[in-house]
Amino acid sequence: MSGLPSGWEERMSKSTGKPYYFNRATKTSQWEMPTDDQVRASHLLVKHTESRRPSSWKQDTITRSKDEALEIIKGYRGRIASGDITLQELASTESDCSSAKSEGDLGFFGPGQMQKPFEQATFALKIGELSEPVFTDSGIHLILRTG
Ligand SMILES: Cn1nc(-c2ccccc2)cc1C(=O)N[C@H](Cc1nc2ccccc2[nH]1)C(=O)O
Repeated sequence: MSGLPSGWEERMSKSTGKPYYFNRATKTSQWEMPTDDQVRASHLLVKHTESRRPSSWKQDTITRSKDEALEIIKGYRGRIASGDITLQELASTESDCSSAKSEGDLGFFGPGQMQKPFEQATFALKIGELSEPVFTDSGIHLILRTG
């Protein structure tokens, strides 16, 4: 891909006079020219009492258990897989992530930007494919890879 992936900038090393690359999101730098290994995904998050932040735009204090959250996510997955409703429609009203306001769309992201289980699950999906339930410190997700 021509040019630098979004969020990166080329800098000049004063000591070696060689260019290096700085990622504004992770505040990390590297000598290698970054490749654009970005993916795009939408997701639906159901939080539970063990979530890192057991609160959301929907509910000030999340009181459901992890087991209850998994049953809810499995029900949502069945409805999406059967074509009854889209992930985006369901995320808009049901996701405990603030991305609900963008139908669950997280935009493009590359390695090192999202929690590892989420990143690994998304990179393993083909475009258009829906994940199985994915567990992160935030809760339980359904992921649809869109780009
Ligand atoms: C990663 N991210 N993007 C948005 C977002 C995107 C588009 C529009 C508005 C918010 C919100 C978040 C976020 O971390 N939200 C957290 C929940 C959460 N944890 C995640 C872990 C991995 C991927 C998405 C995730 N979302 C929250 O609201 O408590």
